[in-house]
Amino acid sequence: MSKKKETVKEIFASCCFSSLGLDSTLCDQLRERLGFEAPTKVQAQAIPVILSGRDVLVNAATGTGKTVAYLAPIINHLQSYSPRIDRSSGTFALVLVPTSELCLLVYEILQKLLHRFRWIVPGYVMGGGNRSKEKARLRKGISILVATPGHLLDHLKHTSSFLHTNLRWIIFDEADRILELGFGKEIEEILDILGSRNIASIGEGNEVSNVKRQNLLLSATLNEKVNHLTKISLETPVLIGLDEKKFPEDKSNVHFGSLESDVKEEVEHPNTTLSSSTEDFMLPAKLVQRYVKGIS
Ligand SMILES: Nc1ncnc2c1ncn2[C@@H]1O[C@H](COP(=O)(O)OP(=O)(O)OP(=O)(O)O)[C@@H](O)[C@H]1O
Repeated sequence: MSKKKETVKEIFASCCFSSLGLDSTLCDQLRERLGFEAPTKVQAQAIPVILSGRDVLVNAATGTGKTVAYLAPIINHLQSYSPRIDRSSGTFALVLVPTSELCLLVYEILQKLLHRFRWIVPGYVMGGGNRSKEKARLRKGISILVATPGHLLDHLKHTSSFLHTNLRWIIFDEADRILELGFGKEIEEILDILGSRNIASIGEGNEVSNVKRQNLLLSATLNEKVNHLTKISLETPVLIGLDEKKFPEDKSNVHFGSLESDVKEEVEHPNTTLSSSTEDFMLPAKLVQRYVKGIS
C-alpha cells in the first residue's frame, strides 16, 4: 500500500458523517463549506457519544479533527430545537480556547457550518478584541460563544446583559494549553460563576424544562493539571482516543460492559495510572472509563 493511502487509512474512518447520527443539512455543510467528505477516526468515535449527552474527554494528537468532533454534535442539537432558538435565548454553548488565534479559527469553522442555520449565532470574545463591541454583541445574544478564559471571565463579571442561563455545553478545547498558559484559576472561577449543572432550558412550546449541562474536554496531552480539570468539570466521562495498549495488561479486575454499537468496552479504573505518551496521568478515583473502539 502507498504511504499516502496508509496515512489516509490511519486518519479517516470508513463511514460517513450521516451514519454518525448527524442531520443531513449539517452533513451537506461539512462537505460543501469545509470539504469534509468522511469523518476522521476521532470524529467517528466522538460524535455519537457527544450526541448521546455524555461528558467526554478526548485525548488525541493535534490535527486529528477534534474541532468538528465537538462542534458538529452541538450544532446538530441546536438546529433541532423546536421552536427555533434565537438571539434572545442567549448562549447555549461556550467553547473555551487558549489563544486568540484558535478563537478565530474555531469561529471561522462555526460560521461555515452555520451557513444554513442562520438562527444559530456564533460569536467570540478574546484578547485584542474591542471590549465595547464585544459587550454589544453579547447583549444582542450569541448562541455559540468561543472565548479565551480571561476575557470570558471579565464579561461574566462585568457584562450584566450577557445571558447564559440556557448554557448547555462547556467545551475546553486544547485544555492542556489553556492550563499551560496559566488559566487554571480563571477556569475555576468561570466554573464557579456558571454554577449548577442542572440548567433551566426552553423546551418545545417554550416551556422551561431542566436539562443537564454537558461538558467536553479535549486535550492532546494528559497531565496532572488536565486531570484536575477533568475532576472538577466532567461527570463520569467517556474517554475517547486512549489506545487500548495504554490500559493495564491485566484486565481481570476491570468490568466490561457494552454500550451502543461503537462504544465497545466499559472499564472501571479507580486510580489507574496510564502511561501516556506525554506524562503520567492519574485518573480520578471512581472515574468510569468507556473505551471507544476505533472504527477503521
Ligand atoms: N473530516 C475531515 N476531513 C478532512 N479534513 C479534516 C477533517 N476534519 C478535520 N480536518 C482538517 O484537519 C485539520 C486539523 O483539524 P483540527 O484543527 O480540528 O484538529 P485538532 O485535533 O483540533 O487539532 P488541534 O489540537 O491543533 O486543535 C484542519 O485543517 C481541518 O480542516
